[in-house]
Amino acid sequence: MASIQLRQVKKTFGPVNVIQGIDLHINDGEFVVFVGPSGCGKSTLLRLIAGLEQVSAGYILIDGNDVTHAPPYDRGLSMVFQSYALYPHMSVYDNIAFSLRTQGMDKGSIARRVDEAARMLQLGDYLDRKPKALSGGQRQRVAIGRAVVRNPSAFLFDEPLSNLDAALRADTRLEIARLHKQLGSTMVYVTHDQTEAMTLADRIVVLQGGRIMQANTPYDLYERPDNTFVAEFIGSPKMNLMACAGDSAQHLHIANGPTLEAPAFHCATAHQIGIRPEHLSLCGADTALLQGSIEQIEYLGADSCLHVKREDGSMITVRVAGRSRCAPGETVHLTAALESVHVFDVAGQSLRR
Ligand SMILES: Nc1ncnc2c1ncn2[C@@H]1O[C@H](COP(=O)(O)OP(=O)(O)OP(=O)(O)O)[C@@H](O)[C@H]1O
Repeated sequence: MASIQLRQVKKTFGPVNVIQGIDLHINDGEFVVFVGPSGCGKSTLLRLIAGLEQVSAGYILIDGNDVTHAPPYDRGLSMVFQSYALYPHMSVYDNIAFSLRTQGMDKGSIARRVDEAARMLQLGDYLDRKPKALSGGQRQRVAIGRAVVRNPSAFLFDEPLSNLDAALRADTRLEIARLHKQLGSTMVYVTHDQTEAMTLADRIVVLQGGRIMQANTPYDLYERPDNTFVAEFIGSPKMNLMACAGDSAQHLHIANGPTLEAPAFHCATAHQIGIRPEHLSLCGADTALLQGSIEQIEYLGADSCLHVKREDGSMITVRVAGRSRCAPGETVHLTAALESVHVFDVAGQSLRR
């Protein structure tokens, strides 16, 4: 197990600054997930930690030791790739044992480690098979097993579940969570998938343009986003943002809506309010924060999304439980508890006190 520290890490590819000065301390045993839009630098950052790319500036420390210029094999890390990267001509056993054999470990110790990993990952029945005779989920478990037997100080996962279908993804996600609990290892994980990020992470790092927009627990990112980027990126359907103005007497004036008293925010520089779709609910006209007419209803089974057009033409999304009794074209009035309202300034920064 190990801590991983990034200090002012930068990476350029030719003229392009892909990683723009990242400071991050990953604690021993922590599960950290990197998320962000395509091209934000998630994989590059993971590959810099692995030593598969060289930093252009800054330092990387593992357990306090400077490994900035150390080759991958000297960092004590194991990486699991989206593509599994198994040897097709070798059995599952030999794939898992491969790195131990190259280290010169004795046969008995190898057998013990492979058996233990196979038991942990429920691969015991498949040890004699070749990768092509396995499902995608089983192949990824072999790739994880190969990482586990090396007893690394930390695991690095690069979108390991992306090639799996939805059901296998959910199962393998649970296995990774179990593995983390069982091994207590430091894990750094890149994904596009919000559910993976929210369910696996002790801490999510949201990246945009090679910078950290916010690094915090799933709960805090969801409940207390620092900026509109994180507010819109975390949560699906995304948070509704609407124009507002504020004053120094703690009032928020919602465009085409009422004025609220909002002592929890620095209201004077308010520019937008944010309300998540699930925090809006239907109400009577006298208590409404917002109103509009329903353009479309999406029925999702457990809940429905109402897409509502406001008087100024802007769209907002409302999530209601089960099947909505509303109909397209209907005018609806909406309210939200003040505790669920977010307020941002013109630069998109949260104005929470
Ligand atoms: N070897 C390379 N040479 C030049 N540019 C690169 C190289 N590797 C990555 N890039 C660029 O760096 C940026 C970040 O890439 P990276 O793969 O880290 O993004 P990502 O956030 O993981 O994206 P995705 O979610 O699409 O996989 C992209 O614009 C990419 O084109």
